Amino acid sequence: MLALESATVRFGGRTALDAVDLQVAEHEIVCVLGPSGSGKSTLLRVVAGLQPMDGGRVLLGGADQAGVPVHRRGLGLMFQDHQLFPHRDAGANVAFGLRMHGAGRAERESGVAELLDLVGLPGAGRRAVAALSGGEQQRVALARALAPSPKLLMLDEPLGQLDRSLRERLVVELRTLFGRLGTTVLAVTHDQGEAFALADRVVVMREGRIAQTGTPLEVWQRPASAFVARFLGFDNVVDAEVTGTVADTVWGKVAVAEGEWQGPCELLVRPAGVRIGAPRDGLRCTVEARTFRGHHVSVLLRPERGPVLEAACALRDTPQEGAAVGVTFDVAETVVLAPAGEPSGK
Ligand SMILES: Nc1ncnc2c1ncn2[C@@H]1O[C@H](COP(=O)(O)OP(=O)(O)OP(=O)(O)O)[C@@H](O)[C@H]1O
Repeated sequence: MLALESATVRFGGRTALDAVDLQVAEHEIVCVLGPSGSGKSTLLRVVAGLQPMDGGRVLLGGADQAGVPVHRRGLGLMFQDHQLFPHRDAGANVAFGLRMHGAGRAERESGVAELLDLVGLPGAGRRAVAALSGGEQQRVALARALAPSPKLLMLDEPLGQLDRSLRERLVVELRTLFGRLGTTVLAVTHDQGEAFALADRVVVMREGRIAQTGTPLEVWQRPASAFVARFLGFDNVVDAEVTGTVADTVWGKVAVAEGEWQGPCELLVRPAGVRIGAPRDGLRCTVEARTFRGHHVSVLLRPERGPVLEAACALRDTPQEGAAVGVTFDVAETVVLAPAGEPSGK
């Protein structure tokens, strides 16, 4: 459906997109994630035709889009800088999306009602945009973007302004809706929870390049680098030297799975794999802090040597602050992070 080939954009001396290759298949939902300034919005703008490229190609359905203006690309856009018309009602905003598609008046009226139903706002056509809640406005914006039955729907921080509980609910609704309609989606977000809940595939960007791409589960289970691991919020990363199934680290020897990358690298131990036991068992640590996280308690441990460690504990197993404990590591939760540019062992 969509292919970017070596897409490159420079702003002065800065390379915002550095020869990016990306494909989105029909009916696929792809979420682009990354820290601020990593090039996410630039990528979306290039596909939309809002940002000229310094090199590379954008193909939609196999057709090169060079010289094709934004309104002729058959895209649905829900961008932060394409907000709703505040002085028109919800229906008129959605009708705008249909008019862009060349629909006649009668077709527009039935289309508006249908689209508002679809996004969970039945009968809201006459409501003033200014009188709608943030979540309702997002739904109207979505209905407007879906109105022309776009080949590809592009979303920029679709739920960015909303509070967490509403976002969590809407993201599930969106995924269901896109699945039902068979919509192909390219979305950009800096919220990994949102991306992981919405996407069939996530693309993690770093400084204008793709750092990793895979299903949410693949990326979560096997971050490709320390950058991706840290971006996902995993901070238990340490230098290591792997020989066979043992990683030598400042925390001691840590078991790793067979077939991992060998030699100097970094090692991630997910908090769920940090086992807390009696002080004489394993690496000696002191409990520095405990944070209640709902389903578990996050325990911050200061080891006798090396960087701090986070452990995820069940409520009833949580040690007291200041307690001396011993730590061992669960091989199922360790991930060898091969050096940049090297394929990981697995
Ligand atoms: N119009 C512009 N002129 C100059 N530099 C720009 C312009 N647009 C983006 N940049 C630069 O290009 C880089 C990538 O920007 P981009 O907006 O694509 O990042 P982003 O990942 O979307 O960030 P954010 O999450 O903060 O929106 C940044 O270094 C940014 O400063």
